[in-house]
Amino acid sequence: MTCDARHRINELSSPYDPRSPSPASEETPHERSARCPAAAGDLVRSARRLGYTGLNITHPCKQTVIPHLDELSPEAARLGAVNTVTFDGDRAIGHNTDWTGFAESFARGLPDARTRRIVQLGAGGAGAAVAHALLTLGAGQISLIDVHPSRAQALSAELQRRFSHARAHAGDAADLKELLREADGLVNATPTGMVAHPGTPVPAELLHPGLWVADIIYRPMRTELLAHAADLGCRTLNGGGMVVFQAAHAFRLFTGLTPDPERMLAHLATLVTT
Ligand SMILES: NC(=O)c1ccc[n+]([C@@H]2O[C@H](COP(=O)([O-])OP(=O)(O)OC[C@H]3O[C@@H](n4cnc5c(N)ncnc54)[C@H](O)[C@@H]3O)[C@@H](O)[C@H]2O)c1
Ligand SMILES: O=C(O)[C@]1(O)C[C@@H](O)[C@@H](O)[C@H](O)C1
Repeated sequence: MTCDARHRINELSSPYDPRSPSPASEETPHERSARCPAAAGDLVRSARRLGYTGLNITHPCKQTVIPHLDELSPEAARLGAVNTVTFDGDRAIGHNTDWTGFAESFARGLPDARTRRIVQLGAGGAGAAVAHALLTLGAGQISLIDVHPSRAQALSAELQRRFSHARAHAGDAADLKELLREADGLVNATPTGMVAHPGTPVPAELLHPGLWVADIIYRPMRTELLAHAADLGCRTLNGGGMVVFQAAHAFRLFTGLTPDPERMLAHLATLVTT
């Protein structure tokens, strides 16, 4: 449920906090993102009342929406994050298709990649889904690094509990060079590299041709990190597959129909051209 979707529902039903100091259209992005988490429950209730079949949820509401739901799929409960809500009569049910979306994209885009040791940057909502997908697909060990070390530690403890102690650990940014030297692959699950947050989370000199490099950012498709990696001859995977497959899986939950991912991938390529 994006803030934009929220605005649309707001226009239709005006269920929103009447004490809000400024109309939604005048909010700064900062005010909007601060208001979104608190508003998640109102939005879910409004959407149900208006007859919506379901919603997609995005940052920063993937966790805060949970207390407003009646039920979670087993995987959404394990991950503690919801990106898709469906309505079944009066019940709002939370699902997570981010992890299945990444798993399908990875299996398809890097089918025979070695996954003995993986370094993952970013232990936020998407990072939790990506690490769960990689370990479910059989990765040996994931080292998690986040600019907020407590997030990497919390996610690693959660993964150790869910999988096994040896398969996840919180790494230190100072050890990145060493970790990458030993790794088969690198995943970027941080916002660094997005159009709005340009740059690369890993200096180019730490990459080496033996690594595969995946980025879950899809705007742009070719992030600075992927460009450096491709220049070195690394195999790369962009975020387009994850965004298409998470959407395809959500569409199946909404409609019971299986969409054509090839058509979706082709359409995405016309929408995101860089
Ligand atoms: N392709 C897809 O379908 C898809 C799905 C979900 C999210 N995303 C993208 O993934 C990115 C992350 O989304 P999120 O919801 O997890 O955000 P989030 O804010 O929940 O988590 C991002 C994490 O990255 C950390 N971080 C930021 N910069 C860092 C750096 N340079 N090095 C190490 N850690 C760093 C932050 O501290 C935070 O913990 C966004 O760009 C989002 O658009 C893509
Ligand atoms: O691009 C993202 O950040 C999204 O979080 C991706 C996916 O989880 C969608 O279901 C969300 O609506 C948006």
